[in-house]
Amino acid sequence: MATEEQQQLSAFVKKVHHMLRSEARKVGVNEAWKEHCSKSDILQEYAVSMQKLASEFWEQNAEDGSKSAQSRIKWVVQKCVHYFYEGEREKRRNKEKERIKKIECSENFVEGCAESVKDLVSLSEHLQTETEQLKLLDVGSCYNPFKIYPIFKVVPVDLAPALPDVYICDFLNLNVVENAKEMELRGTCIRELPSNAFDVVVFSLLLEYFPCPKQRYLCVCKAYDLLKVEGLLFIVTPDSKHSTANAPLMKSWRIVLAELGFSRIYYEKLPHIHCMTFRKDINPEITKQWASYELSKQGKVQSNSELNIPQDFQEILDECSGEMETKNARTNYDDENLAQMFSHLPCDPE
Ligand SMILES: C[S@@+](CC[C@H](N)C(=O)[O-])C[C@H]1O[C@@H](n2cnc3c(N)ncnc32)[C@H](O)[C@@H]1O
Repeated sequence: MATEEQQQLSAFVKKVHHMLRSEARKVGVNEAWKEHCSKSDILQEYAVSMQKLASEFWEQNAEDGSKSAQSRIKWVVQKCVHYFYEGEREKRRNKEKERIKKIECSENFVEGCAESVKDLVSLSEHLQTETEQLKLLDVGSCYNPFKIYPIFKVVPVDLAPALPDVYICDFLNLNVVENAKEMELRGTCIRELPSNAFDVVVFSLLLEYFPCPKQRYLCVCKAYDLLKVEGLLFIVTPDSKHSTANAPLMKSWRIVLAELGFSRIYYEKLPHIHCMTFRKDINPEITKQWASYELSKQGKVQSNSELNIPQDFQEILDECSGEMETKNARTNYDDENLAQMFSHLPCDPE
């Protein structure tokens, strides 16, 4: 059972999401985003509410074995240990090498590709021997939940941090710098980061914050550039429905990410969330081929390069006018799904 305080906090978080979506429809996405980022009081209250919800209610309940939902943070940590320290990365690499060999033998193989693939394989084998901490970029970190795990060297960033050790950064406007030598972090803000610098990028409950599917797509493109070859992108997204209810949407995400060169290596539907892990493959052509095969089954050549969530297709009751807005409007999902997620995660569903 969610307490009254928990319900109040989650109601505030939902209201902020709702306001942003509503504004985006009225004045356009870019204008709404600019306006949203200037509301420092609201952003700060959101940060405090979110931190309290996550660290006082959700994590506490996840500790209790009798509750059904699991911690999304622990899920990410467990998968990182499995992949980087328990041999999964090597298994995936070998599998990929086999696939690359098959492609090399096939008629469609593009000449010149073989050398670059070999270079990348030896590069990643070299990286594997490094026993440093994993460099983890936590986007929308809020309260830096990964800092307690010594396997990570965390760079936590947020539009409006709840804690001073989280860097202020609007990820949508972050500049990814190619061929930068060192990652120099000074001050409290981050405006640019080097490409190919991170082992892990985490989007935990981040993407649904954005009112527009193109903004979500921009985020995964940036994650791709920031990750090292064989690095992992974790996406945790809320959904309190049955595991198959939004399966087509999750499949469409998988295809869009495959077109970029990501292969999905872990997936789990927990009671209120989808947990997904995407690997930046050594050779993006393999996942691109898979994506184009899947799209051809749907009679398409290319995806729309968007990451949709259920509320993109639903109607929403405008709180001010009481009127129903249509097309790309939001969201009963917020009232039903997100409401459940924020109220209960990871409490036992009643
Ligand atoms: C629902 S909270 C999730 C917090 C945390 N990741 C977790 O799993 O508990 C979403 C966070 O994303 C942050 N955020 C939203 N847009 C962002 C952006 N463009 N750049 C960085 N952070 C952003 C918000 O400020 C908020 O703290």
